[in-house]
Amino acid sequence: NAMAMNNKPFTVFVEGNIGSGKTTFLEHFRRFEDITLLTEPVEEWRNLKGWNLLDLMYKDTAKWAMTFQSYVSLTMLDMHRRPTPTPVKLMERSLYSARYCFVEHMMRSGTLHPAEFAVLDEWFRFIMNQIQIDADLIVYLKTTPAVVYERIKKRARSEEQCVPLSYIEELHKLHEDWLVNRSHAECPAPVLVIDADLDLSQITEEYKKSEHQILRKAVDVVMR
Ligand SMILES: Cc1cc2cn([C@H]3C[C@H](O)[C@@H](CO)O3)c(=O)nc2[nH]1
Repeated sequence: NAMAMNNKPFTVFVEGNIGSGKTTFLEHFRRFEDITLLTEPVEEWRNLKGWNLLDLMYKDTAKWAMTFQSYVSLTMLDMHRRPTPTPVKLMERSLYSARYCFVEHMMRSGTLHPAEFAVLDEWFRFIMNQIQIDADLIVYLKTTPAVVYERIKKRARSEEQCVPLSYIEELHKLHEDWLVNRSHAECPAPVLVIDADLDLSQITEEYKKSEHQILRKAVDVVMR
């Protein structure tokens, strides 16, 4: 099949703020056997040899941001590099959102020391130069900070309960800069914006719209 020729799957990054419904969106595609789903390895961040790095990071961000973000980047790189047996690969977040949203925020807010930021940025640049990590499409689950803030409270993931609305607002602005204002030329993939403020009952229609776009584009790429 076409995969054998260029053995690079049609790669989609699913991006969005905390609580924007990325996992729910990915699960919507579980039924397609031609799509490999790679959800965010949060469980690895919650238990690395017994250490809950996510909890440590939220409890003392200045002390643990570097450790946490460098491990997140390692797990994301592992996902980017994972061989994909299907023509389409959907990934939850990416090394781009790691660098442009989370690491960027931690640098601007001073919870990452400039020297720590410089090291993380060198790793990011090295990886981008050495390894072709590109998306064919980015699906941006666009939300309003107040909406996802309520969802985070409802979801009640223990480590996130002390996340302030201001953090969510900052992350929102950084996602908008990257995916709407296109402030980073290094990641030129087209962006499909989904209104992810919609609640679960209405959002399936939105997902169906993206399903059509993803599968149609995927067919184009695979049949190329
Ligand atoms: C790429 C990337 C994902 C990611 C998630 N997180 C946090 C936000 C959520 O509380 C949790 C799961 O997404 O991890 C982070 O601090 N830094 C990150 N970087």
